[in-house]
Amino acid sequence: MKDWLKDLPKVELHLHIEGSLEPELMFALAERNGISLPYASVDEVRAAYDFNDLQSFLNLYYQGMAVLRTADDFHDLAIDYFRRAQAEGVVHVELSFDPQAHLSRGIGFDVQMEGLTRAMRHAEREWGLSTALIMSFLRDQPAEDALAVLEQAEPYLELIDAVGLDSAESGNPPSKFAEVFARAKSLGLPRVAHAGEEGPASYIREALNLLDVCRIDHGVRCLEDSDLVARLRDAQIPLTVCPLSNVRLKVVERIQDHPLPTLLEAGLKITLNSDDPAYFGGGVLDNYLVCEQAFGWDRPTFVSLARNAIEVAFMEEGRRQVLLARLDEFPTSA
Ligand SMILES: Nc1ncnc2[nH]cnc12
Ligand SMILES: [Zn+2]
Repeated sequence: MKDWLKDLPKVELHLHIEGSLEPELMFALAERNGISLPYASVDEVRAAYDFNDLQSFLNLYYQGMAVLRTADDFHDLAIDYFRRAQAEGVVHVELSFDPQAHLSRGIGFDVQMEGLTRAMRHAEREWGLSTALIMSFLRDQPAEDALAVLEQAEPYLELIDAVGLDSAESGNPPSKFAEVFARAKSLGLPRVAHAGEEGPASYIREALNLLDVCRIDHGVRCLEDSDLVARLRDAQIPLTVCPLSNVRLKVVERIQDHPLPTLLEAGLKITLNSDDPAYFGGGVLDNYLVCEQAFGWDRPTFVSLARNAIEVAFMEEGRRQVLLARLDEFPTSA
């Protein structure tokens, strides 16, 4: 099954590129930029990745990304991830990035965009990996800051496929960003948002009603509101679920307790993703594998999850049809 899952053409819709920073690269970039790290070794970094909740992770996530300073750093970060992703059978990656987390450190928007888009072009050329870029706003920062970033992004809109909303969820409801997302919509940008990861089901409702999002990142807490589940099912709103992340951030205690089987039984449009693979113990393939081990899903179930992701990805229609055809031909008998 492992080889079969590896070969299955998989699409990643929920990936924070800063969360793909492996400790080895963190050390290499720290050295390149003359930055000293609060860790003596790669093993010490990994040992620190023991989280109680989303905030305890975010503290290390923002600390770790301080090694990213130049366009080459952003490029190398993304290339490092694309190389691993394509080797585990990922055929399309939608990477989100947090411009405010870099602007606040004095790293220009142009620097971030140059590095990331150069890596995206390289991935397409070198590995035939298609990519899309999601610019995320930090919900624990003022909405005015998000509006200012959106303004700064205007010369780059051709290169940005969607906007998102991430960082500390509790106490930062989607309603705070209604104006920002309305502006993004007026600029023709599709919208996604983290909701119902640590925050309540009502945040998912707000994201749909006030931000007009086409996908919900995480969304696992929708199960606390049966009317919302019915709405998500009827409209087939995709949820980008990240099982390993939910375990590591203690959204669920154990993978066996994860609501994924219930979400599937409810008829929701579910996709499997990695979120922050360097921090949560694995990429897309590992997330598929852990579900296979915990839930014993069969091959057609994994094919339908992979198909969901292709169907709702920000990709050219021609590319979508090619990938759907590949999936249709993919063998499902053992
Ligand atoms: N899982 C997550 N939730 C919210 N914000 C994030 N930023 C990076 N990873 C995140
Ligand atoms: Zn996320």
